Amino acid sequence: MTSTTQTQNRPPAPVRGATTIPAVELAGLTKSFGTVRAVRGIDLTVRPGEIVAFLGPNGAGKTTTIDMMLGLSQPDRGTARVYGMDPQAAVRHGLISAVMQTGGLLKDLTARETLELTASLFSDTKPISEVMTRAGIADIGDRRVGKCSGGQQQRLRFAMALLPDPELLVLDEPTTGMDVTGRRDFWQAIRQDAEQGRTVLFATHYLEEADAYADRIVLVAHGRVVADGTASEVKAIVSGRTVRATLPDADLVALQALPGVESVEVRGDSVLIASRDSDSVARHLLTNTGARDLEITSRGLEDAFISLTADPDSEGTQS
Ligand SMILES: Nc1ncnc2c1ncn2[C@@H]1O[C@H](COP(=O)(O)OP(=O)(O)OP(=O)(O)O)[C@@H](O)[C@H]1O
Repeated sequence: MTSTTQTQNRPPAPVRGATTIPAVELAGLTKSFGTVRAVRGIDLTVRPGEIVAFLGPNGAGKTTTIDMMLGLSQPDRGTARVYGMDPQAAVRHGLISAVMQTGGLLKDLTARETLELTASLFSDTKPISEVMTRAGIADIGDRRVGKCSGGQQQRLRFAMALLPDPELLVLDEPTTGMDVTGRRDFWQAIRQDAEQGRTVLFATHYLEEADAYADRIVLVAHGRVVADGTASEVKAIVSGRTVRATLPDADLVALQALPGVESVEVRGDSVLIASRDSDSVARHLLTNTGARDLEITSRGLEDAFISLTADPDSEGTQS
């Protein structure tokens, strides 16, 4: 994608991490496709040097937002700025580059030939050997793209995106379909590269990826930002704990009526009670019921994700 865009008249590069201009500034961004309101007013500021996960379930509006951030589509309302510029200008200046899930590779070329061809479209790029090393593909330069694994192809796309040495790297669900090792190696390469101060924004629906690799999580659902903060801050929005106990024939109505109880779920012989007052729940279970094997756990990112991305008014993405 940006790898096919010619870089001309590049302005003096901002000193990485030292500029005060936001890397990304989205204000009131809105986009519909017919009756589908894909993005419903997203405000987001990303500071230089941040690693931000754009986390949300399928259909949340991540790709639609990223497309507008890259200047690939225009918002119906609102604005998208990248380093203070119109996104298309930022792409032309080589300030932003993207790694998309699919496309952009020719199977019969080798990895190095792919990079040489891409570099020939730019007026000024980083050396090919350097981007290959950074992307962790220095040893597969002579391998044909068609013979590379999915993970290696994504690292090749990453190397292509690094050619213009962008300030901001945007990745749209870059590890979909990769196995565990492929995902780990891919993120290791991204993290190592980001240590130089590059700003990274990646879309994902993998909670563990957001938790492990981002400094900040922007949780989106139904075209809106529903939470924004560090992984612990997002988890803390959903306060309370889950109490689990073995309790066949649990009286669900009585449990639901206990103070602070948010939800009660039965799984086989067990009951799971999400509560802001786990002590009261535990006391009730031990004194008034035959519950045994009690476990009390803090609620994690998954609970936050489920609770914050639930459709609040069943309006879905349709207007
Ligand atoms: N070109 C299009 N035409 C019609 N509807 C679209 C189009 N692009 C996206 N949508 C719809 O807009 C909504 C948001 O889609 P989007 O691809 O932005 O979500 P996403 O968060 O990236 O999802 P995923 O994780 O599945 O990729 C969805 O309901 C989707 O079906």
